[in-house]
Amino acid sequence: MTTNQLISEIKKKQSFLCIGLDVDLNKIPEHLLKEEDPIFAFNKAIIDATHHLCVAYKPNTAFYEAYGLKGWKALEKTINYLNENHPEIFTIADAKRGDIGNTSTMYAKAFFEDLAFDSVTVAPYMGKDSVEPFLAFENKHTILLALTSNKGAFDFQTKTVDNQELYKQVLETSKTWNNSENLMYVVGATKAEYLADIRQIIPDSFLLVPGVGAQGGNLQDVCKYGMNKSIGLLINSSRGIIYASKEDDFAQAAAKKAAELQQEMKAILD
Ligand SMILES: O=C(O)c1cc(=O)[nH]c(=O)n1[C@@H]1O[C@H](COP(=O)(O)O)[C@@H](O)[C@H]1O
Repeated sequence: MTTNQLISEIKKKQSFLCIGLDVDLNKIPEHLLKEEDPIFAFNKAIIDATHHLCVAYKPNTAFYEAYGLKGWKALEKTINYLNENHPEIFTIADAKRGDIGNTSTMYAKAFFEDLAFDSVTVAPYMGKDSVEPFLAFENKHTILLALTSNKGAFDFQTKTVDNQELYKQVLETSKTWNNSENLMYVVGATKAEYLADIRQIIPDSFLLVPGVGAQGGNLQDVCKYGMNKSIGLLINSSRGIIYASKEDDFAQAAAKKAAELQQEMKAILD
């Protein structure tokens, strides 16, 4: 999917919501555990109830890898279901990969070719040659961790190296890489006050912003400092939406939570 297609979908739906499909079998309604594939059954119900309210879905691969082969099959069924039924929706494999070049190429093939996701999250720690293999894929997007939502972000990312915070160096340097137009960046919603500085360095890039909902990030602040002329934001909520209820009405409850965020977004876009 191109960035322009994503922007037009945002405008059409009046939403820049990304729903995180972080499926934990301990948290899903008990009746689904009798299904042949409880993870996919849960995702399908959530997608069917929420697809008109969001522009992206983000399965975090950890929640699938944790269940071995069954989990990976559920991930494959989920991305196939999305691509077949909702090709206009942007898909993010939240896998936080990155390795020496030839290994990164295989990660990129796994998520862009085998599983046909539109994007994958990548860690910048190993530098240019670990990220460029992902950037080489046309119309696919590499979402680089810049300033993450967790406390540990302050361990390295905000430390000053050569008179500049490390996360700013990640932003500046990555702009010079081959095919950098395929880059997006992760900035945690819990770090909204940093977004004004971030926008000075990357005014046009899309940002994936997790941390609204369960982690306490604030949507209004994120938009105030982070929105650009093409909106430029994908705001993710996972637990706050998908686990709104553990009862039979779980999908409707998720849709209600998603609709609340979408309405807030619509008001901001108006
Ligand atoms: O890359 C991410 O998506 C990510 C980066 C970050 O800085 N913080 C963060 O929470 N995430 C992911 O975003 C999702 C947040 O989930 P909730 O806190 O349940 O909304 C999880 O899948 C996290 O792994």
